[in-house]
Amino acid sequence: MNLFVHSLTALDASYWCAERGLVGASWQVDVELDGELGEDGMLFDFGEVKPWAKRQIDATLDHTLIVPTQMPGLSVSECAEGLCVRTQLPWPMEVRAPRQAFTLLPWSTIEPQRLSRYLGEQLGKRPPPRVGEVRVQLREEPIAPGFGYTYSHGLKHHAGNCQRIAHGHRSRLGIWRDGELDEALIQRWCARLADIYLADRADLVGSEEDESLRFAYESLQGQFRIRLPRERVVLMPFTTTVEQIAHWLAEETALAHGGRIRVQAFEGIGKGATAEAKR
Ligand SMILES: Nc1nc2c(c(=O)[nH]1)N=C([C@H](O)[C@H](O)COP(=O)(O)OP(=O)(O)OP(=O)(O)O)CN2
Repeated sequence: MNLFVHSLTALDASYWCAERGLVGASWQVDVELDGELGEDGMLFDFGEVKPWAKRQIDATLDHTLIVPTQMPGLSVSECAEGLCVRTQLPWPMEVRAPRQAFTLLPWSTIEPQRLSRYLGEQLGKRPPPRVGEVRVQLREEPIAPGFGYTYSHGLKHHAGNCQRIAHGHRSRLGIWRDGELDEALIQRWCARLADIYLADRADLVGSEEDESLRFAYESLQGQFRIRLPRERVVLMPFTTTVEQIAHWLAEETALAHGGRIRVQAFEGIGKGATAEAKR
């Protein structure tokens, strides 16, 4: 017997890519279970599938930096913070953070199909009673090319896993100017925020004129540090919650283009914030 739950949860993470660098990602998680029916006529109560799977997804890939450890130019070593990941291609980055902030995979690239199989294997290690095999499908939300933005960030004040300094999201963006959807503005911002690191200026260590920018903070899970080229960073004058991102986008857009601007910024799939500004 086969049981499935589509869109069981969303998985938000960042991964390192030899072509794109630090990529913010969000996937819908579809889960399938194979096994035997119990006396109650069920394989596994739907009410229990979700918490069972979500608990394990949250404890593995979710909100981590997914690192392909076999990629040329990439190194992983121990450090005072926990682990230090250094990259070279396509640009140099260093992240130091507690171990739980990373998922290390002995691969040369991160591909959603392989990641889906990996997650299925992880869930299958502790299957519910009567369940033999677990399969997972990671699915991107359909977003027209040029109309989504893919950033990474960390929220030092967050009590949960969002405090991790390099996790990310792939999100829709909507911008209206004087009540009309403005596709050109959306595409311009999505291009600017593609594979970008959004940082709170308050976390900057050193000068923002440096070629490499360094950010550091301490949160409940430990010490976090990241260093990356200035051109891969957008500095914001506040913490990078989606409310502040929407507010910042609305203000910047109104300042540059005038009019009444409304921004709907998603953080991952199906949730976000709306902000307005007028000049
Ligand atoms: N009001 C806000 N709440 C949260 C924000 C935010 O910007 N505004 N941001 C975060 C984190 O950045 C986090 O990455 C969001 O992840 P999310 O998937 O929502 O977190 P959860 O794991 O708690 O939720 P799911 O049920 O797994 O979707 C957190 N909160």
